[in-house]
Amino acid sequence: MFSVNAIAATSATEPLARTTIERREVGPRDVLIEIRYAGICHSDIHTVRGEWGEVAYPLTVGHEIVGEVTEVGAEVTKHAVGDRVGVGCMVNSCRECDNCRAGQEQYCLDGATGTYAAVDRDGTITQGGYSTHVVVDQDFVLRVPESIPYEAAAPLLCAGITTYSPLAHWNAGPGKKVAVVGMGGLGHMAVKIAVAMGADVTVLSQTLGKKDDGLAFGASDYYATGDPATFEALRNSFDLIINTVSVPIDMAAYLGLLRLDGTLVSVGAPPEPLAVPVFSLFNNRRSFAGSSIGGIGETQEMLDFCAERGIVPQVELIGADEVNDAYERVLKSDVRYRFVIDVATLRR
Ligand SMILES: NC(=O)c1ccc[n+]([C@@H]2O[C@H](COP(=O)([O-])OP(=O)(O)OC[C@H]3O[C@@H](n4cnc5c(N)ncnc54)[C@H](O)[C@@H]3O)[C@@H](O)[C@H]2O)c1
Ligand SMILES: [Zn+2]
Repeated sequence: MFSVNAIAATSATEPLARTTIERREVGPRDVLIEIRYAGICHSDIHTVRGEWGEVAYPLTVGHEIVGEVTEVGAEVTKHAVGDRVGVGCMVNSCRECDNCRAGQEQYCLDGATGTYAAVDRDGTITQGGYSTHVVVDQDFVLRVPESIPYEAAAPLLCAGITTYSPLAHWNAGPGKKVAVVGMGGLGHMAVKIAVAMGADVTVLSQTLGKKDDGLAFGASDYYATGDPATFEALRNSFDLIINTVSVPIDMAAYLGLLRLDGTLVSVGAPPEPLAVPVFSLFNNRRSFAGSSIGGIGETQEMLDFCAERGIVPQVELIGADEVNDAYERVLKSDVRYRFVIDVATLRR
């Protein structure tokens, strides 16, 4: 074990603070990553505040990690010292179940090992990316293409893959009308990726405050969900709705926006249940689905897709001591569109 600088939560209510955490020694199949940037996902906030259930403190979160490989184990073949790499929401899975074999490690039947707050193979609790270094099995480390700036690559590891996966699965593309609910970290990536896939994209945001950005990201329409007229104007319109909102939404109202055989996919993860009136599914034979991040192979495919198409998350860089303020701003919808920690500020 060795100690590294980090930021950790000590309880559900105390501010996060600087500390040191332990990383395991680099095993034969492990990669040591010197972290450069770590994104702040709303899931980090749900987790440290205990909204999804109890967690063990102190806890270091962060699952949008990019950095440079500085050491590899003797059996590592996939990565080399000096490589630009990334780590997302999981660091291990059983690799043997049907879902793992299908490349859907996020749905590992044994439970994939989360990058933080999960029980690691050695029985310790995994600690995430708000830190200077991390040791990860080579199979859960992604290659970050050179053309994606380091700091902008971080949000792809969660916000990028979480929106890419359902957009790809439900065939967002030419001729498809896609709505994105919520213009935060995931939402702005959903817009950029769906546009790149060729879909016609509408943003459904609380207000029109971010309309100029939405249109600049390639959306063709932008509506305020605070205005009831929106739900009248857009009835029976969309093939696919990606819901990225972190609190429950009025399911009947949003399902009413789906056309024949349309699907509403929730990636937003409020702790409270979403109430689905079944009659709003009967009309137009609608579907309601969920989706969790994406597999490792698909995450690499998404990174390569973003590099090829020039899709770059819009980030606000912050220092290690600004994380608590950043959390408050995320909760106030005051982020354009992802906070990313410059981990150099954690080295001192
Ligand atoms: N399914 C997954 O694998 C997965 C992965 C990552 C994040 N998540 C979850 O997705 C959610 C979003 O994460 P994020 O990091 O993008 O958060 P975020 O806070 O950056 O974005 C959420 C956005 O929703 C907006 N919003 C809130 N209420 C709204 C409403 N009624 N109508 C329209 N917009 C509304 C907010 O203003 C904000 O812009 C969180 O719950 C997070 O835990 C799920
Ligand atoms: Zn996330």
